[in-house]
Formats: sequence, structure tokens, C-alpha cells
Amino acid sequence: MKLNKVGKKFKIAENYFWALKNINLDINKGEIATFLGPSGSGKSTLLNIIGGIEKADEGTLYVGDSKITDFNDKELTKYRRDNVGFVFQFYNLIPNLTVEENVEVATNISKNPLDVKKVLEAVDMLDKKNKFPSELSGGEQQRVSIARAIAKNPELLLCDEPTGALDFTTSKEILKLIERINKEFNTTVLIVTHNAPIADMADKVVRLRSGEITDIQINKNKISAEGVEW
Ligand SMILES: Nc1ncnc2c1ncn2[C@@H]1O[C@H](COP(=O)(O)OP(=O)(O)OP(=O)(O)O)[C@@H](O)[C@H]1O
Repeated sequence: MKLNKVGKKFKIAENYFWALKNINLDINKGEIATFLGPSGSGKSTLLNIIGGIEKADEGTLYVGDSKITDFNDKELTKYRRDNVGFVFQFYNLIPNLTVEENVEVATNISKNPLDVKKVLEAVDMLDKKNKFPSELSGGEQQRVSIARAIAKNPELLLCDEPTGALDFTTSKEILKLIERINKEFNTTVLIVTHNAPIADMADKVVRLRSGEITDIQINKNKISAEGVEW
């Protein structure tokens, strides 16, 4: 993935405000990258542009050979559906569907899905496949949301504060799961987090401030999720 001079502005009253400015970034297939920075620095906006949820106002974004910044709405929808798995802080599961059905919703619309039961097994939720989200703990709900995201067999797994609502032990479980998916499927994983130690398990650490990248650190000696401590 390659971003070149990406910018994004929002209109506030009569003025424009640049939430992202001159973003230049390369992330290789199969890498884990984390995005750190204070609240409002543009982390989620950047993730949303990469995931095709929002459109850049300047610059180019390539994912593989596809120039995402040239896509129209229909092409963006297809890109999101086929290429991107999203994991959010608050899970966003559909409350009146079971665990299994929540994952099936994703596989039904994707072109190259994985087997739902295998994915539920991978996140250790197969025995709870008939439960509803309200019957699950936060960590379990997050495992289902990760199952839903990876069941599409996406090229990119985008995680916005995936452990933001979880305690330390459960967070670690989720990080280990994300790491395993990254290794097993060679999925490129981008993680937005306030939790700086998570950066230790990443290949690249991108720091943002006021909409600009201030630093890109390459971790030659990244540690496993098991070793992440806070
Ligand atoms: N739809 C929008 N309309 C107007 N301004 C927006 C919109 N989305 C984001 N912004 C603004 O853009 C800036 C970057 O927001 P963003 O959510 O990307 O930051 P962040 O680093 O993810 O913050 P946080 O850590 O609090 O989630 C903020 O000043 C925010 O208020």
C-alpha cells in the first residue's frame, strides 16, 4: 500500500480544516502497522481513507495495483466489501443475529470467503455460535467481530482501537489473535491505538500530530503480542 501526499479536509461552518496533510506512507503486504498520536491527530480519518470509508481530497492511495483514490462510489463499495475487514472498539455486531449469523452476513457478500465454522473455531467461538451478542463478554464480542472481519478473507485488516474497551488480559488475547491472523493469512494489519506498547508488536509505527506524520519507525526487532505489556 502506498500513500502519496494524501490530504483530507472537513468543512466547519464556512471554513475548511485539514484533518490530514501531506501523508506519505508505504506499508508492505503482510506487515503490521500501528498508528499512534493524540486525540484528533487524524488516526481514524487516515484508517477510514485507507479502508474506502472516506475519500481523500488530495494525493493518491494505491492498494496493490489499484488506485483507490480514482474509485467512484460503486468501486469503493466493492473495494470495501472484497478487500477490507474492519474491527472497531465497540464491536458493532448485529444484536438480533447469532454469532454465526453475524459472521455469515460478511461471507454472503464477499467474493472469496473463508468457511464460517473454521473462522469461528480460529477465534475460539465455535461453541458459542448460537449465542446472541448480548450474551457475550466484551472480549468474546470482539472475537466475533474479528471473525466477521477475517471471514471475508480480506487483504487488509483495519482495527480502530480494537482493545479500547477491554481489560489487559482480554486485550492481550485479542492482540494474539490479530497476530495469528496476520501470520496465517499474510493479511496486512493496521491498528489505530492510544495504547503505545501495542506498537512493539508492529513492523512499522506511524506517529501523527495535527494531521501530519511526525515519525515512521521501523521495528527490526518487533516482539510477539504475548510480550506486549502495559
Ligand atoms: N466528519 C467529520 N467532520 C468534521 N471534522 C471531522 C470529521 N471527522 C473527523 N474530524 C476532525 O478531524 C480531526 C481528526 O479526527 P480523527 O478522528 O481522525 O482523530 P483521531 O486521531 O482518530 O482521534 P481519536 O484518538 O480521538 O479517535 C479531528 O479534529 C476531528 O474533529
